Amino acid sequence: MHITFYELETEGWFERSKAYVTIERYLSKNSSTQANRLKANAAKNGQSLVLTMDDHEEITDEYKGEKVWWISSQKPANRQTISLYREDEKRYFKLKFHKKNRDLITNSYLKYVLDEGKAISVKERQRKLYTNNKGDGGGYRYRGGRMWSGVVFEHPSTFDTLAMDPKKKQEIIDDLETFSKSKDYYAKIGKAWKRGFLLYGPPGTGKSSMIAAMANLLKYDIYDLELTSVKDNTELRKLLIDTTGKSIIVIEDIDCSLELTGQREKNKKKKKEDKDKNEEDAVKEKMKKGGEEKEKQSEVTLSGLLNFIDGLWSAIGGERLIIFTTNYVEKLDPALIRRGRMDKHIVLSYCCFESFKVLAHNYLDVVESHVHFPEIRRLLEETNTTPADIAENLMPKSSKENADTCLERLIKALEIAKEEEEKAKADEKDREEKKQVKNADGVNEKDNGVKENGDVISKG
Ligand SMILES: Nc1ncnc2c1ncn2[C@@H]1O[C@H](COP(=O)(O)OP(=O)(O)OP(=O)(O)O)[C@@H](O)[C@H]1O
Ligand SMILES: [Mg+2]
Repeated sequence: MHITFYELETEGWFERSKAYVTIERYLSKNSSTQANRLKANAAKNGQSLVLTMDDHEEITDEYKGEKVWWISSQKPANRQTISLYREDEKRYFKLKFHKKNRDLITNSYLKYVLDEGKAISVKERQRKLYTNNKGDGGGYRYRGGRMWSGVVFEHPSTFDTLAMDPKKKQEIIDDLETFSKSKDYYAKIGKAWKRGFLLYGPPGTGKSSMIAAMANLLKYDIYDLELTSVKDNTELRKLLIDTTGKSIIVIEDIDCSLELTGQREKNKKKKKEDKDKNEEDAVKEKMKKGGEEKEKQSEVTLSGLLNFIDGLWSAIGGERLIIFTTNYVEKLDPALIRRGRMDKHIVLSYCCFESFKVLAHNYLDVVESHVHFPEIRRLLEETNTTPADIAENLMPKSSKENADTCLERLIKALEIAKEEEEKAKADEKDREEKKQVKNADGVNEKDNGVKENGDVISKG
């Protein structure tokens, strides 16, 4: 039996048929080993090549123990008709198989070929990093009809380069891989195929790096959503609809990028005033960075954002991760981060010895048991240092520096950090004590005031 797949759609405009292109991708893996004459097509904007068999070549494939033949061929051009497309390109693939396999081929092999072909093209596509930043005029620049503008995503961070507790790392990798294979499972339990992650921890502990690592692991695109430049809830929904599947939607520093309107806003402000001064400064700094369009207040509300994450619209497209990052998890509204919205909470914290070992291996090729390791281990336990600080110290700054000098520099830096932390703690304690003494004095004075006989008890 034969089945023919033509390159050009026979109806409407002459476009390349999707089935043909997908089959071409699928056959590329067999073609490159079996065919003698190959054809090269550019992929990934010319950065790589897809090799397929040339016309009049034949290759074989096997499915569940049954053999099939694929032939690529060309139909002689019909000189009588006037075609807008080049006439001599009536190419097709012909699939040949035994009659007894009719059911197997039409019911399951063809579906398998299309699925595999699609998977290959997804894996080989050039991944993009998108953002919703507007043009100077304040309106969206519709690039090819889209609200997002994108560049090629080329961040080198992977889970191998990420320093964190190996057990936790493996757990996250397993979680992601299970998710990406669970299309049927999500359908079965009646849940949209998406998963929310909340990454939190102090600045410089690897939140952004982890997002890049996730995208690299799953081969997803990234949509980096800048909430402050979204006008209102409607626009937020439009942006959501305009994303594709196999993607990660990221909202960084969620605590600073969203000014919630209404009552919640007031509460938030009030709470903020009570917070530690340092913390507030850090937030302000970030707000300045993130929300330069402050005057044109974004009217996105909490409920708009909740709808964005798990409303009815969020199910379209499928296979999506939604990731929030924050430095202050306690500032977020509990509704925003409840399980089901943010399914997995990952805390990234100061550098422990296990994380340090990963960094030492990556930056200096130093493996287990270097003479300096015990001391570094002790210092890491006694200080709060971020992986970003450690990484900076480990990086050789000139060709003269080697692993030893870098590790020595790190030890020095850690010792200084330790001293500073101790000093800060001592100062804090001092202040606390002074405060207590002052309070105690206040109480005594009061007591004195109500003494009936007017005796004055000496203070101190
Ligand atoms: N866990 C880590 N593993 C490896 N490198 C790290 C890690 N954490 C930080 N770094 C290094 O420090 C730099 C800053 O890290 P990153 O941007 O991921 O921090 P962040 O947690 O996103 O900080 P912020 O909260 O300020 O956005 C990275 O470029 C990376 O080189
Ligand atoms: Mg970051």
